[in-house]
Amino acid sequence: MMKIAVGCDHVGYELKGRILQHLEELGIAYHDFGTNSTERTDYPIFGEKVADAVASGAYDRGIVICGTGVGISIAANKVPGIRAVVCSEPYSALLSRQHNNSNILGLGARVVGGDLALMILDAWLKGEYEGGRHQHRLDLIAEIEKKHSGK
Ligand SMILES: O=C(CO)[C@H](O)[C@H](O)[C@H](O)COP(=O)(O)O
Repeated sequence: MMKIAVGCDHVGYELKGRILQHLEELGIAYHDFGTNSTERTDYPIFGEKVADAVASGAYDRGIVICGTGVGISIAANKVPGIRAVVCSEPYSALLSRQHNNSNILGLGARVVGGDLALMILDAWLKGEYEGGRHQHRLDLIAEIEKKHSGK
């Protein structure tokens, strides 16, 4: 049973509500790591919370939302083992799973509307990592991460 960690900043708060409702309708377990209002806050805080939850193995995947999805995904990607992607259409979301084994989906609440966000999420949830030729590339990424860790 998949478990998803979800987090957002103040700009992503309303879209997070749509996402959580959709996960409930799909019967997918999740934990909301905040923020829990539209009061201005800082996206790195929530990007790291979700990334830590996924990197620890406590959660299978994560969803992070800010205004563009960019900053909160950058923050999440600073946690070793995280492959966070920002997607504004379903095709990249699907391929990010199939080829990149993405484990966190970033969404931009100022970029995509609620219905499109759910289409992107559905494509991402459906996508399964293909392994094969892609694994060598992911191993190279892991080597880069290791080489630069602690800097
Ligand atoms: O894109 C962002 C960071 O990558 C997000 O839009 C943040 O939500 C944004 O920076 C917040 O901006 P605000 O003017 O402080 O609301």
